[in-house]
Amino acid sequence: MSQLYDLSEVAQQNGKNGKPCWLIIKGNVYDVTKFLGEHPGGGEALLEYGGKDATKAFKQAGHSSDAEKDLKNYKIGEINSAAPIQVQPTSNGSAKPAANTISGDPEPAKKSSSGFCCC
Ligand code: HEM
Repeated sequence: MSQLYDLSEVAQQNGKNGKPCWLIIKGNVYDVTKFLGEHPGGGEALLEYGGKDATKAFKQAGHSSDAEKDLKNYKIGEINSAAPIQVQPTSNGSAKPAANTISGDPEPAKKSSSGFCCC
């Protein structure tokens, strides 16, 4: 039901250059753009966490249960925790030739044990 956002998407809404100011608190995404001028703790405190996870800061500020309830007024969605971490499989391909070169090394050692080659 809830709109899902990627971390990178939220990071762009940092309240700078006329952009909206979004925050993440406990996995939820909040648009506090209209709250900047009303926040009792000041707009700066919110802007500092624009586009970022403000869960710890929100807790540390010792907000009341009223403030907790207030959160829902600004909620616009949740963080998409299922967002894939991009892993490129290309490194697998380069691993094989490297292993082959190492396995060809032991042969020269056998030749030196013959004793006839150098006189
Ligand atoms: C959507 C997010 C937030 C909401 C709805 C919110 C709401 C409130 C409310 C209602 C108060 C008044 C006191 C209270 O009832 O606890 C308050 C105070 C305060 N808030 Fe927030 N807040 C939010 C985010 C933050 C963040 C991210 C910080 C980070 C530093 C912060 C820092 C503070 C501080 C320092 C005060 C105390 C101000 C004072 O007593 O002088 N708040 N906030």
